[in-house]
Amino acid sequence: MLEVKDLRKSFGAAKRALDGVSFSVRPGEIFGFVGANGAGKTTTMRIIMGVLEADAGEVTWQGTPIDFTTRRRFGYMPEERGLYQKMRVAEQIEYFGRLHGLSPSQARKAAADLIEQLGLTARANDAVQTLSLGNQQRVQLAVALVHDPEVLILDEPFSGLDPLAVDTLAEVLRGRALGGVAVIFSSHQLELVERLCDSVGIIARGRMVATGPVDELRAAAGRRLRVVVADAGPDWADGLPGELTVENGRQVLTTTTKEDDQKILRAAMEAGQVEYFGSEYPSLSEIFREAVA
Ligand SMILES: Nc1ncnc2c1ncn2[C@@H]1O[C@H](COP(=O)(O)OP(=O)(O)OP(=O)(O)O)[C@@H](O)[C@H]1O
Repeated sequence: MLEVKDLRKSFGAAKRALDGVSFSVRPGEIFGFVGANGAGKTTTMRIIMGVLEADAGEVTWQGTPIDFTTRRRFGYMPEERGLYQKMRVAEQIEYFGRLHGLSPSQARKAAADLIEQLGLTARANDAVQTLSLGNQQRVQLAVALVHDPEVLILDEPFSGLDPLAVDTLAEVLRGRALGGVAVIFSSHQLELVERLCDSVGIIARGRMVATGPVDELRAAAGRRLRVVVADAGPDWADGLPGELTVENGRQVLTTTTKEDDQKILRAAMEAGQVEYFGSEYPSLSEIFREAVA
């Protein structure tokens, strides 16, 4: 298990970036790390990878504090992507494989497999600088995966990818997790995180405000009533409990109240056409908004 225990980090006297960050990720688990800009995700991942030193706290893998040797068995996709722009794609992936201790033939084989899996076959002999940003990102991922790491730490691996590339990458991560890899990735794409992850951690201002399987977080937040009304005036819900938003031109009332549901239904029917009336658990996106508010 990868355990992150009570990490603290300040940049100078005034800037406290991490204020007690703890979570754990089991082998085979995909952990989505979410939080607003500046919440502390990159700082946490840099500390796990030894790029930054924590002021306090500890990171262990399989019960042992991680050091240089352990980290060689980790794969990392840093926020500041680091590829050699003039090197060809296949050459680059092989090169990183060699840096991680693979033999020339192992590196060649691993690079060829990843090039195929990540849909880079047509670009294998092109210099990285001639690739689109999305394709460079695929190469960056290949570099993180080439040595068959036990742990994957990926800083916003999905940002800037087209929907098909998102699916490819999600499949690759699922495959690695099925093979027993502990996967941590940060993302602002909450629907994707909800779909892909076994568990999530929500960080706000340097503190973890929620961690656990998405289903458990949703169940803990409780069911809420959701009413969607078309053609209603903006003040139809005045005096009713809950929060009113507009989605695709429809008025949407969301409330945790259980007592007033019939009253709300009557008001909605009088106000316009009721397109949906039901109780459901909140999405990760709603949980996130409430947790970081
Ligand atoms: N080298 C640094 N010097 C000073 N402050 C820093 C440094 N690195 C990070 N910070 C600050 O630490 C806080 C956490 O930043 P971090 O990059 O970890 O956030 P993040 O959650 O990854 O954000 P984003 O989603 O925008 O990538 C921010 O307030 C940031 O300004």
